Amino acid sequence: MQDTMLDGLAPAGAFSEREREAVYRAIHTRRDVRDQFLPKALPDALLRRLLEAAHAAPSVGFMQPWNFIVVTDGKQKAAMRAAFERANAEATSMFPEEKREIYDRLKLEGIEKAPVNLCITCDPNRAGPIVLGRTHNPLMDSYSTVCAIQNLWLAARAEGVGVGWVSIFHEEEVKSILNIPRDIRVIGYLCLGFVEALYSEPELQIKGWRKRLAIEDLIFADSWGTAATDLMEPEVAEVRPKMGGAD
Ligand SMILES: Cc1cc2c(cc1C)N(C[C@H](O)[C@H](O)[C@H](O)COP(=O)(O)O)c1[nH]c(=O)[nH]c(=O)c1N2
Repeated sequence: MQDTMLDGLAPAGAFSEREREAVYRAIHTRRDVRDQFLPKALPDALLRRLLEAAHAAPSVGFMQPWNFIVVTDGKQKAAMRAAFERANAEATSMFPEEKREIYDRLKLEGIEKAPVNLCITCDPNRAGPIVLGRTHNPLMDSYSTVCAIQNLWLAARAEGVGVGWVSIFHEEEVKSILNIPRDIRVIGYLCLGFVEALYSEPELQIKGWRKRLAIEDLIFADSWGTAATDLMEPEVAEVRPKMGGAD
């Protein structure tokens, strides 16, 4: 153990059954929230925990390219909502006619209802021009920032906080409202607030927009298109986490 500690290694076996259940429960019951936010402030300590979860995410070359703009000011939120409304009016016309009616009925943001909004950005210059792991794919810093968002989203589920991702904006408008420098990219804009209820399935599925795909059609073995038959066996598929628990 002494040597192990000198190496910087710490023991890392599987979690206990209860801990595993909790992790899978957060993953499988996390939802995108548009309308269920309660009008209750998020305590600073809780918000700080969520941001620390985000900051613990993996990042290419450990560049940690993210920043977090916490938006609570009513005027800023109103400006963001107006930016959404403009972009959403354009979005409607992009869908085929038969989908437009249902699109118009969907609620796609909770900007003003959520007590906290959070803009997550990516600074491509954070670690200099040549970044370990980004040398052959410049998008890796954006992917890293998305990992931070997912960490926050799962931690929020465990805290009883709902998160809704809003992406129907012109990036330049977001940058102008939030005073974001030119060379910084906007990766995500989230709405956060306590929730008492969440949909049991994606709201887009419940409202008839699109269904969850069968996982069996998505897993390949060794090369594209070859079904991974070992993973399709009923006894393998039956290993599901328990999702009960206190709320
Ligand atoms: C990158 C990105 C961007 C968006 C989203 C998600 C992600 C990952 N989602 C939420 C999305 O609709 C939702 O995740 C799926 O419908 C699946 O539902 P659950 O997240 O499982 O509830 C989303 N939802 C919405 O109402 N307005 C939006 O602009 C967006 N934008």
